[in-house]
Formats: sequence, C-alpha cells, structure tokens
Amino acid sequence: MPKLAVLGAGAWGTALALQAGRAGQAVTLWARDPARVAAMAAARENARYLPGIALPDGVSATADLAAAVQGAELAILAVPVQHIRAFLAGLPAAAPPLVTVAKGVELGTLLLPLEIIAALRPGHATAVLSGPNFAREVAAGLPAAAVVASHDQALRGQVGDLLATPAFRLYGSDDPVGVQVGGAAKNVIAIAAGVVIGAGLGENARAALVTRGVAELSRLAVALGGRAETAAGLSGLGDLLLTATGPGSRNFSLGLALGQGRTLAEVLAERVGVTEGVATAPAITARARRCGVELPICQAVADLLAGHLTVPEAMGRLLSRPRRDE
Ligand SMILES: NC(=O)c1ccc[n+]([C@@H]2O[C@H](COP(=O)([O-])OP(=O)(O)OC[C@H]3O[C@@H](n4cnc5c(N)ncnc54)[C@H](O)[C@@H]3O)[C@@H](O)[C@H]2O)c1
Ligand SMILES: O=P(O)(O)OC[C@H](O)CO
Repeated sequence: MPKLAVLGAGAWGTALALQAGRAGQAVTLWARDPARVAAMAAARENARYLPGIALPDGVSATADLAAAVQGAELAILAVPVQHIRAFLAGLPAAAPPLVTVAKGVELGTLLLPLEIIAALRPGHATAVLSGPNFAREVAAGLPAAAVVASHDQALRGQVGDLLATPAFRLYGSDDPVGVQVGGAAKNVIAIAAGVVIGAGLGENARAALVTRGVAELSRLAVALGGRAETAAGLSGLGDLLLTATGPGSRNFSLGLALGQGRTLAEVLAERVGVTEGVATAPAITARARRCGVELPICQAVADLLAGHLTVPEAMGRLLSRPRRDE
C-alpha cells in the first residue's frame, strides 16, 4: 500500500489525511505536539481542529517527523504559511516530493509557499494543491474539487493518483504561481467581503468587491509570471466564491466581526485556527508594490487591519477611486 505523509495536523491537514485514507493510502499524520498525537491516537479523532470526525484505521498519527516521511511517496505540507520556514528547518534532507496546501504570503520575505521551499530546498520536487475546500466538508466526504499545480507533470499525476476519489476531483495545472496567488489573495478579499456584509453595505457591494478582487489577483499573478486565466479557475474565482460567501470561512467571519465593530485583537483572541488573510494582507500588498501592481481592495484590508483606517474610511477610499474602463 503506498504511504503518504501529511505534515501538520490542523483542520486541513487532518481532512487531507482522511481523504488520502479514503483514497486507499496508508497515511502518517504528523503533529508537532506529542500530547496531541497521543490524544488523537486514543480518541481516534482530532478533537482540537476537527471534532466529531473519526480517523479511519489507515491513518496513524506521530510526532516523529523523520518516521512520518520515511518511505513516503509524497508529503503534504499543511502548516500555515508563516510557519513553513521554521518547519522546513527540521525536515530531513531525504524528504519525498512536497505538496503545499497553504494559502498566503510570508511576512518579511514576501514569498509564496513554493518560493519558500525553493529558497530552502533548491531543486526539491514540489506542487501546490488549492481550491474551494472547507476542511470539514472534505473530511465528511462531501463532493469537492481542487487544482494541483506544478511544472512537473509526472508529480501532478502522482498527486492525483494518491489523493483523488470520485468525491474529491483533482484538476491539474502548470501555473503554480497563478494558483498560489489566487489562494493567497482570496483570503484577504474574503476579509473585505466580510467587512462589507458586517457593516450592512449589501450584496451588491459584495458582488462588486469579489469581482474586482478577481481582477486584483489576476493582475498580480500575471506580474509574477502566472497566467490571467488561472484567476477564473478553482484556485481563484472558485475559492473566492466559497470564502467570500461561506459563513464557515475564518477570513470572511473575521471581516464580518470587524464590520460589526469588533476589534481585530478581540476576534483573534477567541480563535484556535489560523486566519491566513491577517498576515497575508500586508505581505501581498508589499509584494505587489514591489512589482508595480495596485491592489486597492487588499491594501484597504491591510490598512484596516493595521488600524490606519476605519471601515467607513476604507469604503470611502475604494469608492472614490478615479473612474476607469473595466
Ligand atoms: N481549514 C481549511 O478549510 C483549509 C482549506 C484549504 C486550505 N487551508 C490552508 O491550509 C493551511 C493550514 O490551515 P489549517 O486550517 O489546517 O490551519 P489550523 O489553524 O487548523 O492548523 C494549523 C496547524 O499547523 C500547526 N503549526 C503551527 N505552527 C507550526 C510550526 N511552526 N511547525 C509545525 N506545525 C505548526 C498547528 O499546530 C496546527 O496543527 C492554511 O494555509 C490554510 O489557509 C485550510
Ligand atoms: O476558513 P478560511 O477562510 O481559512 O478558508 C478555508 C479554505 O481556504 C477555503 O477554501
């Protein structure tokens, strides 16, 4: 039976471990905290991140990273973007091909997930998996689709072979930059959509914002060497539709709370899981500025989160931009 490692046992890592188990693989799910591993092994569930969903027999948990990747054909990297660098420092040199599923841009370096891996592990085989996927729905076996992007066609096929089932449909792409930009930007735009709804600005405003959000992620993808049409796919518009409308989104719900007048500190203090758009907003706008691309919605979110703008000021700034052709 092929062995697959899932590195990071948050909501998405756990859901993908379940999915790989369902696809027939022997899965080792790595978590850094031995106490959590022991609790998962005893209860056969990840009570912190995915309560109420049983881990099947084919999924075993470990806190031993070397053992997790030993003999694995593939490793899914499911730690949040801001922790990828620290995680990679402890990963054995002989690790299998890495498939990152994180969505964001690293603060400071302004790198996308595959760029972080390339900087630390030059030449390592990599792919990115992204799309409109709430962890809980995938874990429950509900139908979903995602895209696997890599310049390595054989690796794209291998990821599909090891992870796809009829209910989890995987498409391929040779535009990893476009796919990563979509995944990163949609989290920031989803915060903006939540603000709009929380502040009572209406569905017209949300639809306009989501559509102009696609224009933003498309512009940035092209500037970074990706393709404009990727923005209309699962990792762009598809994920934006889910995240900007689904109340289950952490990014949308954070924006919703801000729009209702709560503070960022209050909202984050109540959360267990990561809200990637918070760190990615300043990082993606800085990356865009570096290549001369304007991201007005993402910039408004970054300024709002930093406390430089109020919600009415952010909306006023977006609405008073000069008129231009679409
Ligand atoms: N949850 C979803 O529905 C979903 C779906 C698709 C993609 N994603 C993306 O997947 C990534 C992970 O999201 P999640 O929902 O699983 O997050 P989460 O907050 O549920 O879990 C994060 C996991 O990373 C671990 N972690 C944090 N810092 C670490 C470090 N330095 N080293 C090792 N492990 C560390 C945490 O212990 C935790 O297990 C994010 O980029 C997210 O945007 C999430
Ligand atoms: O809950 P969110 O906002 O992190 O979104 C989760 C996934 O990225 C949706 O595809």
